Amino acid sequence: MILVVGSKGMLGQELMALYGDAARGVDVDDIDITDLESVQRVLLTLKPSVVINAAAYTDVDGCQSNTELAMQVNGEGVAFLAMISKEIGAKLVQVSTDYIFDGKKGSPYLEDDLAAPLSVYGESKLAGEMNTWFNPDHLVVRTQWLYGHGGKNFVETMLKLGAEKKELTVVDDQIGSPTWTRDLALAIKALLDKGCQGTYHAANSGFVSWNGFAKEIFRLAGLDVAVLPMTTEQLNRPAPRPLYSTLDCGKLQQDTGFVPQPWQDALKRYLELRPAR
Ligand SMILES: NC(=O)C1=CN([C@@H]2O[C@H](COP(=O)(O)OP(=O)(O)OC[C@H]3O[C@@H](n4cnc5c(N)ncnc54)[C@H](OP(=O)(O)O)[C@@H]3O)[C@@H](O)[C@H]2O)C=CC1
Ligand SMILES: Cc1cn([C@H]2C[C@H](O)[C@@H](COP(=O)(O)OP(=O)(O)O[C@H]3O[C@@H](C)C(=O)[C@@H](O)[C@H]3O)O2)c(=O)[nH]c1=O
Repeated sequence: MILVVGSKGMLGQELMALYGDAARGVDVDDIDITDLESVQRVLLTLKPSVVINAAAYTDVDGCQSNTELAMQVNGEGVAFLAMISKEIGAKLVQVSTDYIFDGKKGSPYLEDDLAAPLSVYGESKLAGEMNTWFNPDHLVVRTQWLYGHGGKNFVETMLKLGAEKKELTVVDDQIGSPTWTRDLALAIKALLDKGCQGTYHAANSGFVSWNGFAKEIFRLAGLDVAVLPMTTEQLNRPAPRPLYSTLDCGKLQQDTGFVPQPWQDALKRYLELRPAR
């Protein structure tokens, strides 16, 4: 049985839908990953063969002023999951982020590139990656710019703002690959099906700025909204973000045969399937 930790989160919901009866889901009401006893109780009772950790503290600006909580959830919590999953002979899948990189490389990041997080969120997620080593049977899957059904995300924010405003200002100097949670869930399944271990990058293909992403969202949704440019410096949010954090997904393709679709196709499909709100 596959245990999805953080099953009510955006990615967690998609993993539950993909795995159906083969999965069991737990979230904050059932498990607190920052509490070793809670992790022991759940894992020793359910005895899964695979633990996918989709639980995290994902508010990037919130992490910047709540360092301790960020390190507990995104760092220490993963150590507990790794130690106890090892004890029961289960594999651990940890989901990580492009924000472990500083975005200064200028070309897509490879799995072995040097991590240099700019933010507390990035630091805490890097600590989580390292803590997976407590279980040698682990997978770290780094992804970026996620959107999906049932989650707070950039696409939903834009659609909400676009219904209210005729003009928006969105940063045009951060470049990445918007990624649909459904495609990430499929990539994780492909990695598990092939018995892969270690670190992999998984994102939809191609890249764009947040500004360009917003324009495509409005074009596909048929909303007439002017999207004006602004710099990250002008936006001045609490947590620094990497400017160019595209992930090279060649290793995923080579080891599993899974080819992520272009971000534009994924977005189109997501909007077609999205229930009216
Ligand atoms: N969203 C994105 O753009 C990206 C996300 N990622 C990574 O992907 C993974 C999934 O992200 P996403 O689906 O957006 O996450 P969400 O924030 O949507 O979901 C995370 C879930 O974890 C739960 N949770 C928080 N703290 C704990 C805890 N102490 N114990 C148990 N559960 C807890 C949350 O509950 P509650 O809501 O009640 O706090 C929530 O249900 C994370 O590892 C994230 O870092 C990587 C790159 C991009
Ligand atoms: C709503 C809005 C956002 N923005 C900018 C702010 C930010 O740089 C960018 C995207 O906003 P978000 O708050 O979604 O960005 P952010 O929280 O930084 O998204 C990140 O989340 C974490 C969990 C990850 O792991 C990353 O891969 C990435 O997806 O758009 C505007 O410029 N104008 C706007 O009106």
